Amino acid sequence: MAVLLPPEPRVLILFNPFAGQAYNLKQTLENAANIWRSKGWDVEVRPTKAPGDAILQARLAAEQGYDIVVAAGGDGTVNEVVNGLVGTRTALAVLPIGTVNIWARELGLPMDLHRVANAFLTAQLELIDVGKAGERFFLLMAGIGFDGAVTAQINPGEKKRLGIFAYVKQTLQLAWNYQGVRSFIRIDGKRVRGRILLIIIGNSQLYGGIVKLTAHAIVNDGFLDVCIIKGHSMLVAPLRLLSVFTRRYNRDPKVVYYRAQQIEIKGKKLLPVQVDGDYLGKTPMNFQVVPESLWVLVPKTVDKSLWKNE
Ligand SMILES: Nc1ncnc2c1ncn2[C@@H]1O[C@H](COP(=O)(O)OP(=O)(O)OP(=O)(O)O)[C@@H](O)[C@H]1O
Repeated sequence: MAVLLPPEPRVLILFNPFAGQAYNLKQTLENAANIWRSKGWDVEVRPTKAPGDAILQARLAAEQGYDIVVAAGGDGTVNEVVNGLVGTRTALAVLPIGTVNIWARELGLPMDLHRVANAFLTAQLELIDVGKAGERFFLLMAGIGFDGAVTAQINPGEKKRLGIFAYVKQTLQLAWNYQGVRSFIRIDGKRVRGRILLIIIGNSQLYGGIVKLTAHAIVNDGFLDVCIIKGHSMLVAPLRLLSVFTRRYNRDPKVVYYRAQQIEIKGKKLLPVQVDGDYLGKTPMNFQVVPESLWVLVPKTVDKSLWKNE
């Protein structure tokens, strides 16, 4: 159920100076903050000092009673802020200055910071689920297998230079030799068999900022959506992806789709795992939904298919 913002909220903007577009957009970010200040919002801008710092700063802000913490960065910064805010009353917002900015796109926000700041002036607060991979919370998705391998090998310098094309390049390089792996998977207690190329566990719908791999995901339904692509070789993945894009989940025997609360993945071969676009580690790992655990600021124009009807 949507809740109105307090009239003059106390806001902390955590600015990641190493996010993809931070250098170019620093002044624009200040201008966006001024739009909020001009409406009486109490806004403070603070840079992050190192990877992981946004988790600590967001947690402290929640303890100090801030109404909103804004992740001014990409999805890595959003993920850190989420990890500081889960289970608190403080809400997450975003000013997209990263490379891909999936959460901002998922909310239907423009990529122009002035327009984002204006959209948030009339936004509402919503309570949503998050996912948990091992001990790490995630907002968007966890990717296991091929997807995790691509993320593990992304070079930060190359990501800065090439943007999203760094992922395209790495995907093409790895796809030639990547083989599906027999793994032990339990989804809400049910065993799933076969050779696994890729598993996406989605709390939300968008993948990579452009496609929907977990197209039926709802952010406040108490479940995670799981899309599994099976097979021997990534070279046939385009066929599988065609099934995903045309939503022929479960009609293509190599593309299976579940809605679940608990997912367990283990096996002889360890699979790389990414969460919200950043490499996390390797299986064995358990994944679970943490229902209604994060307040988020949501513009009025958001895609209604992300929410369950109340
Ligand atoms: N002060 C800092 N110094 C170095 N790295 C930092 C600092 N603050 C944050 N980081 C790290 O920068 C990394 C990249 O940030 P982020 O994901 O926000 O931007 P991006 O990679 O450009 O965007 P996207 O994830 O949308 O592609 C994160 O993993 C984060 O931990």
